[in-house]
Amino acid sequence: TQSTRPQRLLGAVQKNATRGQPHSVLKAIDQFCTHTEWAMNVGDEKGCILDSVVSEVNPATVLELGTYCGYSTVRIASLLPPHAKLITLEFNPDFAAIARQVIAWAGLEDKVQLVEGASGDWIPKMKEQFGITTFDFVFLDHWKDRYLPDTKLMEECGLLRKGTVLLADNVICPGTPDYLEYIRNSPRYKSQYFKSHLEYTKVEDGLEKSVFQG
Ligand SMILES: O=C(NC/C=C/[C@H]1OC[C@H](O)[C@@H]1O)c1cc([N+](=O)[O-])cc(O)c1O
Ligand SMILES: [Mg+2]
Repeated sequence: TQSTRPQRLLGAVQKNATRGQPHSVLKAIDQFCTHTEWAMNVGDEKGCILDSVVSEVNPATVLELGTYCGYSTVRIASLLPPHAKLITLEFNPDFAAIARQVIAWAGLEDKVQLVEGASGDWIPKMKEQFGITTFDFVFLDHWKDRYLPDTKLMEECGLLRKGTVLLADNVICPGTPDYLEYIRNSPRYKSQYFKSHLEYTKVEDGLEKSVFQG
């Protein structure tokens, strides 16, 4: 039977990366996606911007929307201080199954809680289910038409505090026009655009960093 792209990506990690070494997992995925098969990971160019924002925030609580194969999960978790927690939501069970194995190969399972299901269902349950008061950092990388409704939902559920940083992938390609319009015109956020390229291509894309003003 045919393998799936996430299965082939996991195979490349198990073949080329060293257990317990997150950077080698990232390198294996980026090499696979550059030379063998494109996949929708944030990638190394936008990944460096992600690294700098995560390092600046030094978050104790992180929410990632859209795990896919766990590339950005590993990238973020590898930068977190001890005892920091990353919750990552993934709708697709097949992607989630692969991501669990990628995160485990990197040795980061103790910092990461992967939750399967729809973000719209889980965001209202974050406090009661995971003992979260507010998130310090949120990485948005899931369905592009869910960025705006889920941001409004996080506001309504009191999951954002003064200074919470939202970082959104793909605001140019595939694009999240309604989210950009809202976040750039809302007095409740201070936003900044980081120009880059769509992972593994020369196509323009970028990350939008937005700080909640409370
Ligand atoms: O759809 C993208 N990501 C969201 C995927 C969302 C969902 O796809 C199925 C699964 O449920 C997952 O949660 C995407 C697409 C491209 N792209 O170039 O098409 C590039 C990216 O960086 C992306 O994050
Ligand atoms: Mg993306």
